Amino acid sequence: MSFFSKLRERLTKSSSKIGAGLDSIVSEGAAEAPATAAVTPPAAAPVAAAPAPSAAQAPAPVPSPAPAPSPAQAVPQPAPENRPGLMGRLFGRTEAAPAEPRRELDDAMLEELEDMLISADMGTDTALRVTANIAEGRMGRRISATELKQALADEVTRIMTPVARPLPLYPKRPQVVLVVGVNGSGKTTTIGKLASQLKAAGKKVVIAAGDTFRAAAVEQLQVWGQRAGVPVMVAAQGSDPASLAWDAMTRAEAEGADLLLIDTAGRLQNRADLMEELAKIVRVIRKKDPSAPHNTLLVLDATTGQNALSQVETFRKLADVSGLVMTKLDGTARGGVLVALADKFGLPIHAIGVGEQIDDLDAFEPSEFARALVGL
Ligand SMILES: Nc1nc2c(ncn2[C@@H]2O[C@H](COP(=O)(O)OP(=O)(O)OP(=O)(O)O)[C@@H](O)[C@H]2O)c(=O)[nH]1
Repeated sequence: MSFFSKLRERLTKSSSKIGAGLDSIVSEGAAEAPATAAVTPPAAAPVAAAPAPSAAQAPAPVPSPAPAPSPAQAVPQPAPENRPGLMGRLFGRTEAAPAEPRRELDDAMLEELEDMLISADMGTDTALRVTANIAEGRMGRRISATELKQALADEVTRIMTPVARPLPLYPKRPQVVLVVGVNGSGKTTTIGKLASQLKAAGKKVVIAAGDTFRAAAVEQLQVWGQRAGVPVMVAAQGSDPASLAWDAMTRAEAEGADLLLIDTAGRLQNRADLMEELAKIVRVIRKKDPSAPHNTLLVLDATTGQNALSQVETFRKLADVSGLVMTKLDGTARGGVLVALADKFGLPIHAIGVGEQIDDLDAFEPSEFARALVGL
């Protein structure tokens, strides 16, 4: 299965939330329209007078250009019989596609859109900006849910495109990649997936199990190392992670490894200790290579929603975060947080995790993500 059909399939919870939200904003508003029309003089009802949308005005593909529905028609009616009339049959026309409900884009609709985007974890600032951009040039026009989804997908793509950047690979050997993030965010799994991909690309990789306090974390990393076919350096439980990092650097250099991936602890409960631990790892590896670490990857769990934003803020204070990996995008309705992250921090999104298997880590592709997110 191609990645994007996988992504689409796995982002169903996000897309069904946002897609269904957009559908209901348009159809409920369209359903309310007749009551307004009944008390409003025709001249003051631009909705009723609106001409059929031209192809240029209606970029979304509507299978057969139906005449603009009147407000009353805008409510999706069960077709009495979904087959063409006599003339249609005579001239070989097939089924008439039911017209999509349309709703005039006004302040009330924008407010509903904004609320829906906030509830989909896009964050208030991003939701406001996105909504304002969608309004531009569309106010007063009657738009369908498909057009609204397309407009939102365009906005999301525009925000995400600058941050969609794969992990940069440098000629420097070993390229040191420090992996940070709270416990459970998916660091170990991501390191395993990344190691496997890098190895498949012909790179020689060494992993260092820097969370020396948790035996289970070390064991898990060893399992991932075996799966990926990559050596994992471990140290005695409770020993200094910085000295493990030193040993790992020594081995990576001696073996001519292309990359050294260093796992770290994620205990945010004691921030000062964690900060000192990370700082010490960096100090030690810089004695061997002043330009290291070459990347500091922050692994974030998409299911934490808005919490991911505060994790970025915290880890940027603890370490010089150079890029993000967002895990668990499968099976969450909180994919919108990625848009907020991109909009707020502009940090590169190197990869996304869409499952627990070794090949479930993929490059981030903005327009496909946007379409999957809005349910197109
Ligand atoms: N569905 C899904 N699960 C994931 C993904 N990435 C990681 N996980 C799961 O999330 C859980 C935590 O992942 P770990 O890799 O152990 O996270 P960690 O940050 O290393 O956590 P500690 O080992 O506690 O430090 C595991 O059960 C993983 O299988 C993903 O992209 N999708």
